[in-house]
Amino acid sequence: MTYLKEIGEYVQTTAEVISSILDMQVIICDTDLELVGDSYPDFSPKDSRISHESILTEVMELGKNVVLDSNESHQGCAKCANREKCNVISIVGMPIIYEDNIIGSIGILAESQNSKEILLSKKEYYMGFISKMSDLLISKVRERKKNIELKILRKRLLSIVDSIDGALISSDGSGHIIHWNTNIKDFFNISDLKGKKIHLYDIIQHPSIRELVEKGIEFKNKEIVFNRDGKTTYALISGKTIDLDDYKYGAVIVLKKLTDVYDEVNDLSNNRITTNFNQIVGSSKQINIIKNKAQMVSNSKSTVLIQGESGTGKEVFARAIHYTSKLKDKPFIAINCAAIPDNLLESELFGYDEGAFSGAKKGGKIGKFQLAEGGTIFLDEIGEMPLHLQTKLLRVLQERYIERLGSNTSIPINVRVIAATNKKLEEMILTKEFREDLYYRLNVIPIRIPSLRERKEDIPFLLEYFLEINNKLLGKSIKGYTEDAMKTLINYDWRGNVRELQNLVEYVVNMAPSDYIRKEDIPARLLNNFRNSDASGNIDKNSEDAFDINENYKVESLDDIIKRNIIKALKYFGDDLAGKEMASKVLGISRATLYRKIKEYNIV
Ligand SMILES: Nc1ncnc2c1ncn2[C@@H]1O[C@H](COP(=O)(O)OP(=O)(O)OP(=O)(O)O)[C@@H](O)[C@H]1O
Repeated sequence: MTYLKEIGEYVQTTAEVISSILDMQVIICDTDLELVGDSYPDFSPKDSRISHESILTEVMELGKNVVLDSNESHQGCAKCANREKCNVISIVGMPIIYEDNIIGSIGILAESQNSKEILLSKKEYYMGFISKMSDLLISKVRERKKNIELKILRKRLLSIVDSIDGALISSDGSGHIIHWNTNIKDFFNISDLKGKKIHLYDIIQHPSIRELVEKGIEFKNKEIVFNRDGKTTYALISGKTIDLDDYKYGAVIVLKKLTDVYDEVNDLSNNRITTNFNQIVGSSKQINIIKNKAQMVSNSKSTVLIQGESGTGKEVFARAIHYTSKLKDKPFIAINCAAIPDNLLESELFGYDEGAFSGAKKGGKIGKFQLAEGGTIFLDEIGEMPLHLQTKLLRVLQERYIERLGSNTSIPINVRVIAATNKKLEEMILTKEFREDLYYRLNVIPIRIPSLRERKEDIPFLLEYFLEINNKLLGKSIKGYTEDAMKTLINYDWRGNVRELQNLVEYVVNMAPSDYIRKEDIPARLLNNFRNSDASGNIDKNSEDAFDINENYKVESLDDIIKRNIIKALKYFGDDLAGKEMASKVLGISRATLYRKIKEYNIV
């Protein structure tokens, strides 16, 4: 479609107007050589084309005015097939130029000697006049192009508006709703808005809306509650003004369901390490029994308490339970109760409102329970939870409501709880370190993961499994373990369980020089059974390389002894995460206590 054809009717009228003013015939053709406008009375644009040799074609080719003062002298006329029927004896032709492009040409035709004389004698005047008419055509083309651009822009905006995740409403400057996207059906009945003059205040009751409409104060992510058909929806709401040259033309409101926000956070965070039971390596009777049990309860909403030594795979089991359950597309949120200082744990779990305490973030913070909405919260190292929080957690589990710090609004929660600990909670109940009622509330489905020492037949499988992973990860192609190496590793006591084994394999794959991992590739501390214990756990007091727990102490203060031993353990195992983990094991204290002591004694 050429520019002139797009405004075809206007071109035809222009041709007729020029003709009636000048009292000459006028034709206007486009770059397809089609006549788009023609002042001849029986003009029909469908079957009219000008020839390639015509004057108006020449006008377009040259891009300048052409005057034909005699049809005798013109080559095109001589060749023209229409020559016999044509009465035109003189033409003044002008190109139509739009943004440096020739888009057509206008011709004034004289068919009698008299007209020819008038045309030629006044050709400057005629050209000036046609030039003005040509400008009109161009402005029409421009206008039409702008309209099309506006239409495309509008379409584009509508598609963007419809493709955003949240619900969007826009209003005019006085706050009356003029547009919305389909997502608003999550909050309002669309039929309530259609064809009616509705104000933002009528459907969103939040003080920020008034401030936005009346004062132009924008806001972001304020919490709001909607109640519709007996259902409560929690949402985040943001508002922006639409202004131009200091004048407010309206506002845009975006609403997002809190549950969608949580899902997004969950998707974006690294939490979606999906795990299934096939990824839990081991075929011992003990591991099979608990795998079956965990699989059976995965779809139940009941609380699970996973107990087992550190590194046995409690978190792996918790993930497998979640990701094989109906909740698998919902969040799995893990929180390590030992890794967060006591004073922050409550706000991490339940969130806080703006101004809840000094240092609280503007706008408050959502807690892990709310982030886990619809899914699973994994409370790792629950044995480290301070008593006052145990009381709060018990209430939350019983009432299924949370209250944020600094707020007295109850927020309902629908979250499955899986707790884990390497502590003997039953003993902690006796020493009053763990609430008995909370223990029973958590221990609805108990799962105890046996240590690696109790399922030695799993060790070869785990060794092979981690070898394969590390070969890939480190670009190695180690084929396996020599018999000697395998025997040593099976007989080792693996106090750090699967985690320790995993780290050991990574180490030996890095260091092994040959195709097979040999006994001599295994670190000396392991060969000497560095914990001075044999496979049955007996202490070897003569071991040279052993961690010294049998030293003859001079009289030292208790603090000094503790500090010295922590430094010694960290030196021995390293002060990275795995080292600290091992150090805490050997020292017989929890990781959290170790961290606390490191801080207390200023050990760097
Ligand atoms: N049966 C298993 N198969 C494969 N990998 C395992 C298995 N058990 C544990 N792991 C791996 O061992 C490491 C430790 O597991 P996990 O963190 O689940 O232990 P945990 O008992 O929760 O430890 P902690 O008490 O220290 O929190 C992880 O990298 C995990 O992937």
